[in-house]
Amino acid sequence: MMRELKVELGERSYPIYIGEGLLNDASSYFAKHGISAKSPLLIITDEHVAPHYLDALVQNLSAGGFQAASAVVPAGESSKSLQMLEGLVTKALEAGLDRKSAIVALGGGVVGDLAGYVAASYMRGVKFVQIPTTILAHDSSVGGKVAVNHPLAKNIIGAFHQPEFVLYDLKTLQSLPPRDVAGGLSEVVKHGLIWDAEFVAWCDANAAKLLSLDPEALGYALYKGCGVKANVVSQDEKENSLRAILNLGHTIGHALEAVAGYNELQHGEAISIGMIGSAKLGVRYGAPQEVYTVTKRVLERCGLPVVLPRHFDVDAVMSAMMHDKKFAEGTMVFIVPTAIGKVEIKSDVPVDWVREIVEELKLEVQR
Ligand SMILES: NC(=O)c1ccc[n+]([C@@H]2O[C@H](COP(=O)([O-])OP(=O)(O)OC[C@H]3O[C@@H](n4cnc5c(N)ncnc54)[C@H](O)[C@@H]3O)[C@@H](O)[C@H]2O)c1
Ligand SMILES: O=C(O)C(=O)C[C@@H](O)[C@H](O)[C@H](O)COP(=O)(O)O
Ligand SMILES: [Zn+2]
Repeated sequence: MMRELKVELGERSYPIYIGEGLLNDASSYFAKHGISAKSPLLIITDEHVAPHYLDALVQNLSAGGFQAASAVVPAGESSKSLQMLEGLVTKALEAGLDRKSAIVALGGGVVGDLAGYVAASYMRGVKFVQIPTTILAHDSSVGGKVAVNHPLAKNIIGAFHQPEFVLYDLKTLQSLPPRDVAGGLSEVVKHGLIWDAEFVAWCDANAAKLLSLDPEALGYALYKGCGVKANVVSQDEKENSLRAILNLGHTIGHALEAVAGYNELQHGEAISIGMIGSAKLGVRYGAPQEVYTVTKRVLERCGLPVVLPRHFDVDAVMSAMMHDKKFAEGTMVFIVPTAIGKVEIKSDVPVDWVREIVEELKLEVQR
């Protein structure tokens, strides 16, 4: 079954195609979306994804009349760096990419964010195609946030650059390692927690199926998650207001990733711990206790961490949080749940509350 969603952004609107085996037909999607066959493409992927899917994609595109060069980066968050960006621009120049060329991201969120930033900056912006291959990338491939990291702050060098289309072949998810399956479910659950209580209940009941990569459950969950994301982005592309809700759990989560040097906690894991922190904050602001208990239960069922490993230094986490992009005019801004499926954007969040919550996250019983 093929499902289709649309991100509605006027002349920058684009579809998200979700289905099994879509990569087998990649070149026809490229042709349908006006990607030039006269200018070379650059496929950016990573060392784990390339052995599974790169050759087949290059061959399919070549059979459809497209010339595609490729660049394979090391897997992992450390590839989201300015050094990697420079290397990829060199590759694009060597492969002869011009202003009509497109950059293609074949991979998870790391490849998507990195390739997207190459597309946004090469010759001041060329076309971009997202071919997500992780569960987490149902989030990162939609919405046009592209970036690389700075050692002090996550995603701090970036742009908004929307793709021409998103081609989500669910078959590619079958080769994901278990840790990345669980990691991706973090943002799936997030989309429920910010928007749709029924979907949270569904994730709670179907966590085991999702963890075992049941194709039907996955197809439904990713369609629902992409649907929430597309809806929010369509209303507020550049995060002037509503879009900030997609940042649930990220104020703490991004700080944890940076403090851990971008190599200990994966993004989804850090956001899971961050969402527990946000749930605790919600309860302090008066939300029912179930906001915390349900959030914790669903994330645990999805195989995600819900406590902060003991060696994290609270001062370092607090200082990394001050680089959060939502921090403005001297106040901390948090996305705070008021009920399951509902959040609000709170500014002036007391710093001592946040510190106490980070300390609590560390003290909880470690698995
Ligand atoms: N732009 C956005 O809106 C947005 C949204 C959410 C997350 N992100 C970013 O996404 C990144 C995390 O994404 P991620 O979790 O996909 O990480 P990732 O891209 O590092 O992928 C996770 C791991 O899975 C491997 N992999 C990918 N696809 C595979 C496949 N089909 N089979 C086997 N292995 C595969 C990768 O090589 C990597 O080792 C973070 O940098 C985060 O900041 C961005
Ligand atoms: O698309 C958004 O907006 C999000 O906040 C989605 C997040 O899951 C994602 O991690 C995003 O990259 C975070 O954005 P940032 O602006 O906080 O860096
Ligand atoms: Zn995220």
